[in-house]
Amino acid sequence: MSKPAKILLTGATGYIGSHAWVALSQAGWDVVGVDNFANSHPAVLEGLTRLLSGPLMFECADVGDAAAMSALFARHRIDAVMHFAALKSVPESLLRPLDYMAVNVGGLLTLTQVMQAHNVQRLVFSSTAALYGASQPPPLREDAALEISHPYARSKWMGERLLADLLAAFPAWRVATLRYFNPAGAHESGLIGERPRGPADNLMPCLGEVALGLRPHLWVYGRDYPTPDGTGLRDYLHVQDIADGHVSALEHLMEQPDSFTLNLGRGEAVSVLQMIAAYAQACGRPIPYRVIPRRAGDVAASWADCSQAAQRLGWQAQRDVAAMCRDSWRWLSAAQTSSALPAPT
Ligand SMILES: NC(=O)c1ccc[n+]([C@@H]2O[C@H](COP(=O)([O-])OP(=O)(O)OC[C@H]3O[C@@H](n4cnc5c(N)ncnc54)[C@H](O)[C@@H]3O)[C@@H](O)[C@H]2O)c1
Ligand SMILES: O=c1ccn([C@@H]2O[C@H](COP(=O)(O)OP(=O)(O)O[C@H]3O[C@H](CO)[C@H](O)[C@H](O)[C@H]3O)[C@@H](O)[C@H]2O)c(=O)[nH]1
Repeated sequence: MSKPAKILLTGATGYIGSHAWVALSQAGWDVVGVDNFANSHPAVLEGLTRLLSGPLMFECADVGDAAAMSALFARHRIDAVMHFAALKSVPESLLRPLDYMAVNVGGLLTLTQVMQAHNVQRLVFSSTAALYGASQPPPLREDAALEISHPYARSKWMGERLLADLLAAFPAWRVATLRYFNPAGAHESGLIGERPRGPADNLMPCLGEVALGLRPHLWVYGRDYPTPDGTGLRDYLHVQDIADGHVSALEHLMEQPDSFTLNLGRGEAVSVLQMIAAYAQACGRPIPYRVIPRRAGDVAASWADCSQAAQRLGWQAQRDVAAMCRDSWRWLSAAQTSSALPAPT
């Protein structure tokens, strides 16, 4: 396969984008990263430089800034785009719905308009398993009915619809939409990982903060679900596996006249109590927890049917929950002692 000169990676210093940058580079692609640091830190570039041992092509810009994006496309010969830049917090989206629409839908609209103007028609888009509701039993296939219950999910659903309309009008475009289940872990090197600007609300970063002594205990949101131990079941997926899935999707798009929507997950249901035990094992410390009532909007169980990604892309997750906890802990304990990054909230 003749590889394209350059991939534009938006949200490149974010949690998943930074891991995709490494996976793309290691697979032989040239990467131009763009981010406005709305939810990441310039220090991520230091970790990436060490990992990739060379200068990075990076531009600080807002994906919704059409002039800046157009100038970027004019400066670089971009062949395809991986679009991670977005706002991603469900509770925050309830408080800032207009911002979520502006960044997640408006940013995608601007990006695709600029791509069209520069004749770039290959796109990998980050969607989410948060589009699937609670009414269907897992494992969830891509054709499961969607239940949009908050502005974050709505913004991703609108992104998917925008891309479907674009594909209908311009059949030369090729779009891979990837719906991830629960990203977890960090790069095995310990040099990059998750470090958002706001307070952590997902399970694994909260576990890490308890292990670091930054929280006295983990709040377990409900132990009365109809699940084996009463806590919520999720499909946790190592962030490096997600990154590898993106590389596979991109390679497929460049080779085949194909557009698709695929789940990225492991297909394994893991409970909150099982995650607590796995994290305690990884960090060698007890993880105290207290059970409180269910968190509004949580479903009892969500895990993927991953057979389509395996068939279409030949992709399958390689890393288990123990590896996710080990790598999360390696990253957090190293970052905690490093002055390069601000302390977690
Ligand atoms: N982490 C998850 O749980 C999860 C699950 C499913 C889907 N996703 C999706 O995956 C993508 C990446 O998520 P993540 O976990 O890496 O999030 P993240 O917040 O760590 O990364 C997103 C990056 O985009 C940047 N960004 C935000 N607005 C921007 C703008 N207007 N212009 C330029 N850059 C901007 C942020 O600074 C950040 O670095 C997002 O689209 C998210 O919705 C995430
Ligand atoms: O402090 C915590 C945090 C989480 N949980 C529980 O841990 C499980 C996982 O919760 P997360 O917040 O880590 O993840 P969610 O499944 O709620 O949602 C995440 O994964 C979804 C994909 O399925 C979407 O992408 C969404 O945006 C993203 O936050 C849930 O049962 C939740 O109740 C706790 O008990 N205590």
